Amino acid sequence: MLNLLNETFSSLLQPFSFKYLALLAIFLILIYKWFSTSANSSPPSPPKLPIIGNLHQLGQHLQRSLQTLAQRHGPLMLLHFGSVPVLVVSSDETAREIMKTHDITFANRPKNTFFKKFCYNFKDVASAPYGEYWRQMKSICVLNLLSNTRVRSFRAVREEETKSMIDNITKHCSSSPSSVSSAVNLSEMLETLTNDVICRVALGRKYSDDGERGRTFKKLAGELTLVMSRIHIGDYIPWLAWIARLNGLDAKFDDLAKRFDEFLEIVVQEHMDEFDGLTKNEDQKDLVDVLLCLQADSPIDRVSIKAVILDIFVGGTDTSFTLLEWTMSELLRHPRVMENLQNEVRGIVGKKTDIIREDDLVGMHYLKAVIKETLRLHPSVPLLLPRLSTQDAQINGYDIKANTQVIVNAWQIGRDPKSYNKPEEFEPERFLDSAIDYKGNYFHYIPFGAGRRGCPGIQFAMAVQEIALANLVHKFNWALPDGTRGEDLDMTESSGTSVRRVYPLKVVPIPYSG
Ligand code: HEM
Repeated sequence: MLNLLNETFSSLLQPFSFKYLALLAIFLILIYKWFSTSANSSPPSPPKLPIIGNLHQLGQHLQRSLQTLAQRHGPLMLLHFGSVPVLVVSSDETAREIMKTHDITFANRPKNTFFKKFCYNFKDVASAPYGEYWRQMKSICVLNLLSNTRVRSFRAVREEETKSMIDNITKHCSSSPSSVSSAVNLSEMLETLTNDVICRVALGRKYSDDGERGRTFKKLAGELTLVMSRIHIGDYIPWLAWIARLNGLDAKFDDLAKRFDEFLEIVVQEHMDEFDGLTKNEDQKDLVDVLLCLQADSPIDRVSIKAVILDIFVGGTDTSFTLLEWTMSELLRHPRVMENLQNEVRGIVGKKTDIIREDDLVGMHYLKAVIKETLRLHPSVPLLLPRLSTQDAQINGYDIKANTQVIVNAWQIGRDPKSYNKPEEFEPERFLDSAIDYKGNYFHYIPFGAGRRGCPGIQFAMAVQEIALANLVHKFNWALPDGTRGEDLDMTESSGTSVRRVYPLKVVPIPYSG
């Protein structure tokens, strides 16, 4: 009887339990899918440690560490620098998403201690939060200092300063006791050249030949470069900010920012004292003159003038001089390229004894390709400047939360084998007859960034590069000291926001007489 009941009950239940189980299974699968999708909606992340997050996985050369991690986790990866979420972008497609498709969402900059202390609480262009103040200040800089017309108007400054560098190298050669001249510190000369051009254009005078003040300025600039590469732990783990007080970094920041401010105060005051902006011809005005003139109907005040000067100085000098330094290094390592370049330049201008002027540069396509190729392999700012998302966004199906920092690894993108044949080789020919420009339209080549926050100084920078390089390779042949072969030249890179040679470039100039 019991058996009979059991059988009847099970036979009644069977179809129901099958349906029930099937429904339950579907329900569970849906729940699982829903949870797993929301768990997977963040980009892939390497495992992190408490407190420091992924900081232990990063080495001295951040761009290289990030490349290694991206090779494992993909072109969009979420790291944590301490408690700060950092989205790392490592392919041209993902860079396009950030800097074009979602440009407005990622147009902000994260706040860090360096910019806070040195740029008067983010009153400069590079670190100002995305908004009306940034927009106005950037367009003032672009229109009054960095536009094509303005850049052309500074051409005499570039030609004079290039001439002065070439004269110094020639003097060095003729003062050498033996017939073969000794090595010059080319790094130092290139740094002086870019500093002098920027100072004359922005501040109205150069400081390198100005005795005590020149020395003060040089010291300040050198210290600033060093300080910029230091990481303030409080930017990533706020409750450990006291370490910067203990190890002296805060004091160093404060002291240097104060000395820089004193220097900038004098510059602004001198301009105000001799201010005759109304009678000065437009072309004769330097950046400080222009900013002082514009004060009346703009957000500019004395503090923002100092912040912008610092920006132009920081943004324009190290980046430009390191590019020249890397270009000459690559040319020394690749005699074939050096020869092609010299043939082009010498072929166009002949035996001209005076310096090459900007008009002579037209038609020097190989020269332009050499500079482009150097920037591909040695972008002066390999990780661009970090961005910050202002709202939630979806990139490639991943959810990116508001207030996520974004780092674009332009260094890695420039050596992606998908975009470049033999990417590690220095081959300027790849840019001959190519439409690729610097404006950030081709996301596999973005040494100046792209979109709203892209670099406004491209024309300014290129004008200095081209004239300096053309003259260096026209007037001299170059060799490494003590018979060192080009391929043995040490190319060790520094760490920091802008990457330069660790060892200064010392080279022997041999005057070329044709
Ligand atoms: C070879 C030379 C240079 C390189 C490689 C370079 C590179 C860069 C890069 C990568 C950025 C960040 C772009 C982004 O976030 O998308 C930037 C921003 C900037 N650069 Fe340059 N730069 C150079 C020269 C200059 C010069 C000569 C100036 C001015 C005289 C300048 C002024 C600026 C400013 C003001 C910004 C901030 C723009 C903003 O946040 O809106 N740069 N630069």
